[in-house]
Amino acid sequence: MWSKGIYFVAIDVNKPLAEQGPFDIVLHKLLGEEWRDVIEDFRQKHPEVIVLDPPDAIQHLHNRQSMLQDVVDLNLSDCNGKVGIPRQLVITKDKNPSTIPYEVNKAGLKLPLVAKPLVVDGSAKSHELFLAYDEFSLSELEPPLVLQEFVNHGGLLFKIYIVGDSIKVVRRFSLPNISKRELSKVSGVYRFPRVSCAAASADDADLDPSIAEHPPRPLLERLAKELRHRLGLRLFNVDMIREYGTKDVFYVIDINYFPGFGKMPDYEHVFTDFLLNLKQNKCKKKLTA
Ligand SMILES: O=P(O)(O)O[C@@H]1[C@@H](OP(=O)(O)O)[C@H](OP(=O)(O)O)[C@H](O)[C@H](OP(=O)(O)O)[C@H]1OP(=O)(O)O
Ligand SMILES: Nc1ncnc2c1ncn2[C@@H]1O[C@H](COP(=O)(O)OP(=O)(O)O)[C@@H](O)[C@H]1O
Ligand SMILES: [Mg+2]
Ligand SMILES: [Mg+2]
Repeated sequence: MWSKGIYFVAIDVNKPLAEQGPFDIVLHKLLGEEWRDVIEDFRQKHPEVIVLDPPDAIQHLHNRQSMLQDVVDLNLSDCNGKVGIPRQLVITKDKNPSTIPYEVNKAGLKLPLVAKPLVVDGSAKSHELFLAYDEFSLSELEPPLVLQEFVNHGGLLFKIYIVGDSIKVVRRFSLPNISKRELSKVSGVYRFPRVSCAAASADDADLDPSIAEHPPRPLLERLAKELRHRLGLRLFNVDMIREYGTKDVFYVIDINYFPGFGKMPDYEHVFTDFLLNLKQNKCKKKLTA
């Protein structure tokens, strides 16, 4: 990155942040109270440094209920499509797992369901998901959980990468549709691995255009703008699916803070331009202040 005048320095978490650098921008993805305090303290004492992003805003994405709340609150009209979230139910830690079938029925959730650990903490376990074909088998799972209706989407997922103002979409293979026939024949809960990580990019495959067509650009731009603003974050990605058989009904199922941007096309340019712009804007603000 020398050619663009950017020099990346790895932070040593065992040394005070203020003694390292000086930094123009601090990028971070560590979790935990201790690190949060370090970053907050540094932000307050060094307003001249751009810290990406605020720990509290990042924390919001570490819970699968709160991460999707801002999507629920959005009202995207006139954007060539609709964006919502699948119907879901949170099963808290204090709930006895044997009451889950009752809770599912009471909430009127339709099978099959995806069961996801409520908390996302970067561990493999927090990405351990289950597909439930009947509500009784859900009693085998360990709360806290989010139970989400499985939405047929033709086995294809859109990863929408947001880096500041830039938006890039990548297609990935996902879970195949579940037919009514399959649902009536199968029961039980099935663990599935970290699909999005294992799945190859679907961009080069020969795909059905009605499934693979990218979400409309105006919709993505509004979604990205609103989420950037509401979440208060500049580096994240959104997993979005198109409801099978529709042209423009989309669901956001996951939002990840600072994901592996290496899988985003042209990431080197996008990322370096983003950093340079941040720095330039900060300098401009300083001059006009
Ligand atoms: O490891 P990668 O490059 O696949 O990136 C992970 C992301 O995968 P993706 O590229 O979006 O499919 C991954 O996204 P998913 O939750 O799998 O959709 C997470 O962002 C993950 O971070 P964490 O474990 O939640 O802290 C990301 O992990 P780290 O980048 O933190 O290792
Ligand atoms: N409601 C859903 N309907 C259909 N498929 C889903 C749903 N939720 C998750 N999936 C599938 O499971 C994968 C992992 O779920 P996700 O919520 O993205 O968790 P993670 O944070 O572990 O990536 C998704 O990429 C998608 O393939
Ligand atoms: Mg995901
Ligand atoms: Mg995720």
